[in-house]
Amino acid sequence: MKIFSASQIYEADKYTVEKQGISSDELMERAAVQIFNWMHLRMQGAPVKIHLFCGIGNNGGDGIALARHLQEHGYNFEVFVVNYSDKRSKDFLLNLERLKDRKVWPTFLNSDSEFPEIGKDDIIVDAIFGIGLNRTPDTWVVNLMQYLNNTGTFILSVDIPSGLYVNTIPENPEGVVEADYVLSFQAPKLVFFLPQTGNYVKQWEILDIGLDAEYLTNTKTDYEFIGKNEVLPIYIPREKFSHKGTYGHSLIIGGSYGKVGAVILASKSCLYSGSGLVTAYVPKCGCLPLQTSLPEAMVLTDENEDILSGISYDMVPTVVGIGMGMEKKEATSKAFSDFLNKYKGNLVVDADALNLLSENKKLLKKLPARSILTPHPKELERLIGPWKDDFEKLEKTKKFSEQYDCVLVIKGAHTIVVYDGVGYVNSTGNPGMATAGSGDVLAGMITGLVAQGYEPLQASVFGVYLHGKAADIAIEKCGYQSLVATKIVEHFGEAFMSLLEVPEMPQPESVEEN
Ligand SMILES: NC(=O)C1=CN([C@@H]2O[C@H](COP(=O)(O)OP(=O)(O)OC[C@H]3O[C@@H](n4cnc5c(N)ncnc54)[C@H](OP(=O)(O)O)[C@@H]3O)[C@@H](O)[C@H]2O)[C@H](O)CC1
Ligand SMILES: [K+]
Repeated sequence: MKIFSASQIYEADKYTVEKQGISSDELMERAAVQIFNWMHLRMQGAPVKIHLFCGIGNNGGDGIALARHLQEHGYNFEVFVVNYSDKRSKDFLLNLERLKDRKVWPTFLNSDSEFPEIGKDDIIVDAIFGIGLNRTPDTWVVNLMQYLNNTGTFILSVDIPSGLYVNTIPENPEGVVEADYVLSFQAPKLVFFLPQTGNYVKQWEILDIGLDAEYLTNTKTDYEFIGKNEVLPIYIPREKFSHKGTYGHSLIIGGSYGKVGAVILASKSCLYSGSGLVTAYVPKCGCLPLQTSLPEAMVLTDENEDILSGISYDMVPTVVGIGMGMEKKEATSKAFSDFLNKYKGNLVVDADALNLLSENKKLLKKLPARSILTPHPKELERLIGPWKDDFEKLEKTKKFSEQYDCVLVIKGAHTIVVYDGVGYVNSTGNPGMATAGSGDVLAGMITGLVAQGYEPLQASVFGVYLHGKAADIAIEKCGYQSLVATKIVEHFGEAFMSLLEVPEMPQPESVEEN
């Protein structure tokens, strides 16, 4: 699913209004009806008090139009206009008139107004600011937002939590509504997925307001949200007349005394994601544990007992995954540099190999084209330098990826794969994955997918999705705390199979648009 910028959404609006021959107010009406349907389906007429806080722009207009539908269906509600400016939008005013025609009189809140009483079990609809926010809200509006946040009442935000920008980070973290649920029109906003702003959005859902399909399809975006629909076309089914050679030979290079487990996890993950053959290259001390715990893998050993000191092998790998548990000893650093001088094939770089690249930036130029780098935030910072906020981090990552022609996997709650100027935001995964070895498993999985013929970008996007999906399936059985990396690998099979499941379609009740 594409993630549009604010200006693209405004353009889609304009295009839709022209092409469908409708007025902008009809688009607002679609938005309001969709929100009403969503609420009505869940509330079924329950007399819970609903407090609507509406700004004076089109986001506020959505809220005002929603109030009309709530009234028509006998809901218990009151409307507050957050009067932060005199520049009321045309469609806001139109809907305000329609509401007044029905004898509903909103309360206007200004800088000197007292805030209304709100019960814990009530519902707040937040339609104060939408995607049109373009400066820090006034102090009294920030105070109102804080007041709403502190009520502990369920907050339903229209389109975006008020106070969040679409393309930048809010200056004042207090001036943002903390939404329990966001109903976002047509497409999610990037800020829902970034570490600095994602916490304002507990849950979100997309409401289709029928923006022009041609515009949406043909417009190229800087970010995409990756769910099942996006990864299904990537999936390569197995062929009947195939053999293990068809699915590639992965070489996993890493390990040091006390950190052989990282290579075991990556190799196991690589096998479980479908690599035909896997060879692990480890210091001598790694041979026995690997052969014992993972009989499916072959093992090559370094001359050194405890660390990697020289990487030489007489096989031809389809792909190499390097760095897990490798440490950064001088001999290892030299071995890695020599390896990069010779190796020009598919490459996945993780953990200490990333740190070696950061310490010796000249090595970056030796990376084979379209290498995949899988840094966690600290490793990323060492590679690209510090950033002032999440947006700058993304821009710097894109630049780095272009400069060295590599795919960057920025690991996080919503891992983002960056390549060729586009960020692919993952939808799967959970906090249980913040556990030892989870990264080794991801690097192993991506390596295994490259071995099977997936292109580096596709392997990264697909691997990140499957890795998170496996963890999502696993926590259903073991909970967040007990999710260990091995459990993620053990659920790869179910993650692959979930791709082929057909979802049940919900049957929502709906009201007619008027
Ligand atoms: N296609 C869609 O998704 C549709 C979305 N709809 C809804 O429309 C809003 C966007 O509405 P818009 O009127 O553009 O913007 P807002 O409602 O967010 O803001 C209103 C105006 O407020 C001014 N502004 C901005 N920041 C501040 C501030 N800090 N303090 C005071 N005022 C501020 C700004 O105007 P200025 O001229 O003063 O700069 C805003 O324009 C979208 O989110 C959806 O909810 C449509 O209903 C249907 C189509
Ligand atoms: K809002």
